[in-house]
Amino acid sequence: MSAPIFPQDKVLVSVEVSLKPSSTARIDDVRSAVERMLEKRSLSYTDGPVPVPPDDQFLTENVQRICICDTDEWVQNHEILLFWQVKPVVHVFQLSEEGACEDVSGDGQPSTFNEWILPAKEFDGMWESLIYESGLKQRLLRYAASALLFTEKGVNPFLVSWNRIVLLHGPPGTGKTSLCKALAQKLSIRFNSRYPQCQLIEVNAHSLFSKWFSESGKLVAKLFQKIQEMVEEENNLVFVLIDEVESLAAARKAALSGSEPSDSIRVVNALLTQLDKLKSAPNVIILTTSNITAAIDIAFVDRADIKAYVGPPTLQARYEILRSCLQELIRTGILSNFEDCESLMLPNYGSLKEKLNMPEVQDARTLHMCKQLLETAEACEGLSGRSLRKLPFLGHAALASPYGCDPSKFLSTMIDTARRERSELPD
Ligand SMILES: Nc1ncnc2c1ncn2[C@@H]1O[C@H](COP(=O)(O)OP(=O)(O)OP(=O)(O)O)[C@@H](O)[C@H]1O
Repeated sequence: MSAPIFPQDKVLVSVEVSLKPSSTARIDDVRSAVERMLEKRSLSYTDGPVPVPPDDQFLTENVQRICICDTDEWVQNHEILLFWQVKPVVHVFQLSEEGACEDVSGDGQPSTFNEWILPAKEFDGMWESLIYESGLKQRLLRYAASALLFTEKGVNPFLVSWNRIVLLHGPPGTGKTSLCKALAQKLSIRFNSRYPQCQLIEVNAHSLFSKWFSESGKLVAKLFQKIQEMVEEENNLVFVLIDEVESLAAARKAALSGSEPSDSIRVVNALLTQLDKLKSAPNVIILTTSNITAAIDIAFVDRADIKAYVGPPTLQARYEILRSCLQELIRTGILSNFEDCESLMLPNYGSLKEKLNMPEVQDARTLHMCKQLLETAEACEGLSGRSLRKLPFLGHAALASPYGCDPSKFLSTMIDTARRERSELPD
């Protein structure tokens, strides 16, 4: 989709406004102030921060950060969205600093779930840090947003059917769990005027099959009673995350074949029944992940509307992941050896081609680093996103001197490290 020309077709662009932890300002007041501020300025809309105007006392006192998000959905071929093409949709929120609240049973059993109040400080920036191609993140966001809208408008499920189960499947380390958490965080921000409270419950499926099988049934009951209570409050939006759902199917199969205690089948069945019940609540989104790419034999996953394959990073994604790592090491001063090193900005993959085609107009040092970065990204084919994010650390540990390293020298080491890591991959 390209940017519209007519005013009635203005594109809606999300502007996220994070309040300072100390702020007690009313959300509505901040939203109006930001809207006024944006109206006054002839901004071009690209993803990234908008500086808080220093002469606006109300905003400087209350606002931590203003950020334009997810314009990539509208922008192709480096087009730029200009202010008159855009209707900003301002979302104001305050991050919860409470941290994960574990369920502590106190009797030595592993906890069955973790709980966060969203939007949580831990997940801040996670969505942006996950890099995929072909609009995967946008697709997930739109699916979930449509599902919530259908519910809110009371669409009759007998006439139009939809559900709120998301399944992300793909190889290990491709960011599925992180993507679920980041999606929950994003939706909690986007829907905060409808649902002022929001929680994420991460169910630890493995712990439900602990050796205290006799206890497991009770654990499931306790967990779902808690979730049910949250859901009954209609201003609450509740996300339930179940990682590696295939472990449920495996446990059931093992129980049927007699190699596991029959208690485990009861636990799986209890869990599935509870999930089925929960599904009918309008304010719940169930997020599941699986490392198995083939069909998963679980009834409720079968019914998931929102299924997405999350694959290993492509060359472009690998370049972008490594670029963000490098920029972070430059920001923190771990890589530096020349003046202005902190202000060094490596071009993104989109503008890289152009730059490589016009070498004469480029700064020679930046150009050389881009080529090295691209070479590293090429050398990383087959590595997961998780391994890629570790690579700079391994590369750094392999350096002769850990201080003030030259970025270009560092990249040479990274290429070697990438090749070594790749050679250690199982076939
Ligand atoms: N596409 C990606 N872009 C950026 N970072 C990524 C990407 N894929 C993975 N990562 C990094 O790898 C980390 C681990 O990902 P996560 O644990 O969410 O993966 P997973 O697919 O759920 O893995 P597993 O199934 O093995 O638990 C993420 O926190 C992130 O830093």
